[in-house]
Amino acid sequence: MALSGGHKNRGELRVHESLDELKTDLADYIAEISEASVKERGVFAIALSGGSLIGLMGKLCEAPYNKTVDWSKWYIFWADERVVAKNHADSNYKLAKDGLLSKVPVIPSHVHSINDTVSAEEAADEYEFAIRQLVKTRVVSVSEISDCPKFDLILLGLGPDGHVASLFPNHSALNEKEEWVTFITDSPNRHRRGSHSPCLLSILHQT
Ligand SMILES: O=C1O[C@H](COP(=O)(O)O)[C@@H](O)[C@H](O)[C@H]1O
Repeated sequence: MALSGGHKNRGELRVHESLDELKTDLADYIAEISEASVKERGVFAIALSGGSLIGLMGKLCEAPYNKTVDWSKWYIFWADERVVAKNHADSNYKLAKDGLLSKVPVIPSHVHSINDTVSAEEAADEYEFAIRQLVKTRVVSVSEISDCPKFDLILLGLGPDGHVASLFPNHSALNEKEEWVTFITDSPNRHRRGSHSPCLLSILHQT
């Protein structure tokens, strides 16, 4: 298990001896970046993935993090979502809601999930619009070197086939240069999906 991309130590790779050690280090890491962002900007904008990530974040629901993290300053986004209803077992929103968001005092209006009642394309357009509004109000920062939003933290998994968020190796969605949020309808593992575009994911490497 490894954590990469340090807040202060850019490009850091951490290898852990056990899952428990990884979970503790991940909770510490998120709490530290949350604290620094709230101190600097007054808010913390985090983008979550699905998959194994939420289970690995479980310690945040426990002491001391559940009391020490300033949950009221959290703004929550998704790096990707499957085109299923929010109560579907495959929904990344449901995963986060059940495993984290229902267990900590986040403000419901700060939870920016992807619309599950429209097509993948419409949901991507709508999500980009929502992020653009939040960039205007500085809830989400903007990159100094590109016209892209800059989240305080984006947490990504890596699928066995090398996919990150809903971006699959060699898929044409990787060539998207304009949109902040893109979508695919030919996912190799069955779900139509929405995802932050490569432009936005690339920001991860700049922070
Ligand atoms: O399908 C997905 O898979 C990736 C990777 O999942 P993991 O279980 O290998 O961590 C996940 O990050 C993404 O959000 C999800 O839609």
